[in-house]
Amino acid sequence: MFRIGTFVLHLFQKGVEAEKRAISLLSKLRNELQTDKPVTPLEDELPDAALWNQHLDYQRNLSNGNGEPSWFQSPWLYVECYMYRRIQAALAQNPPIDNFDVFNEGKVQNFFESQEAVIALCTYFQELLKNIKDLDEKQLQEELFKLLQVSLWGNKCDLSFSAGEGSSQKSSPLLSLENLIPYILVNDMEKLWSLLVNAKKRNAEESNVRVDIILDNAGFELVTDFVLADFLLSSKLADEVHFHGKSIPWYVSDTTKRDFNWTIKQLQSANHMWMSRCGINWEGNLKKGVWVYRDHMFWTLPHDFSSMAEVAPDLYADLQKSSLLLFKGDLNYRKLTGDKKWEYTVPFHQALNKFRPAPLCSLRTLKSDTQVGLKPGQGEQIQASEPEWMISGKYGVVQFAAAL
Ligand SMILES: O=P(O)(O)OC[C@@]1(O)O[C@H](CO)[C@@H](O)[C@@H]1O
Ligand SMILES: [Mn+2]
Repeated sequence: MFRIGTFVLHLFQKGVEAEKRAISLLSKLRNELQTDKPVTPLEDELPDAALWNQHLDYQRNLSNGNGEPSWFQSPWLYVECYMYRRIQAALAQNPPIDNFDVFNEGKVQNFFESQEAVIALCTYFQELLKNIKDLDEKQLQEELFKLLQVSLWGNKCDLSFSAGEGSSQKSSPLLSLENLIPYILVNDMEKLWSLLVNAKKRNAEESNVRVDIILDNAGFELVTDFVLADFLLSSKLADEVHFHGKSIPWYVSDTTKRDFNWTIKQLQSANHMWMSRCGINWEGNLKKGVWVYRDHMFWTLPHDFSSMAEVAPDLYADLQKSSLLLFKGDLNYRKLTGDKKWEYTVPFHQALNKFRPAPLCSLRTLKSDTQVGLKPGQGEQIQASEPEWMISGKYGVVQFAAAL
């Protein structure tokens, strides 16, 4: 008894010490950020540290003698990613809290606050599954378009954007789709449909049609991605879905492996028939290997995707095996386009800067000031009446680019 007591006390003390160390590293970080200090090399032993430090050298060369890269001077994408990586460093160096996800609470809350919308979506989907075999092509196309839009608007529910406030989905996502159509600035859903139908015909007997979803946020958005992925399999438009998540907590609400598994478990054990049916099916998909979860450190590096072939050739080669890559969310869009201030009318493929391992499509609500592929005058016209259009999350794109 005495021994157990001493052991518990020892563990508790270790935990308190680790917490203190983490808090002190985090306040150091806050101070550096607030006072525009130079970006410093990472000193931890995490596997990506060397790549980050190489990238710091690259940023130094970019600044071309105009001082050290620093919080207010360097590109936003770079320092923002660096901040999340430093948060990770503060925890990862401090067992027993090295696996602690500082954003977990917010993600869990978002999921529970979206309960009603999750129920509405799972119920709709299970009803759809009952007669999916009898749907003709036109009807299948309509359902695909609906679920693509649900997944697109699911991207409004992101915690880094709303500073953790009010980012859940309260009502049925299906009811408002019609009214939201005018807010889809680029709508390439028809192209996705023809790609999938043709891939299916081509691959009827031989190889697999694989769709990859490069995930964004946990919570309601993740459930919309699961439903879309299930539809792709159940409609036989695809044979396999590969999900790509983040290997460390990222941009507050991004999906990690733990969020991914937790969400499926929550659905499974929910006290609602259709929610739990979804959870059970999805767990089954993972067991059968028709759903695959992957993470790769590249997704949490500051690099834009045009450098993937060089920085993470293994990931690039893996994505080349896919028939279609669906990139969810705003941060992925920024990385697809290099986060540059492009003219609105620049073609998407140009902004991708040769990043096209496979046909790809971005499903993104606009929360940052990068947008390409618009019609002449389209951006300017919205700008005139809604100065916040690029950062409000009110507009979205379903933007497609064929493979090279
Ligand atoms: O990728 P997501 O979840 O759609 O959005 C991430 C985001 O909220 O984070 C950044 C602000 O910190 C912006 O790029 C973007 O608006
Ligand atoms: Mn996100």
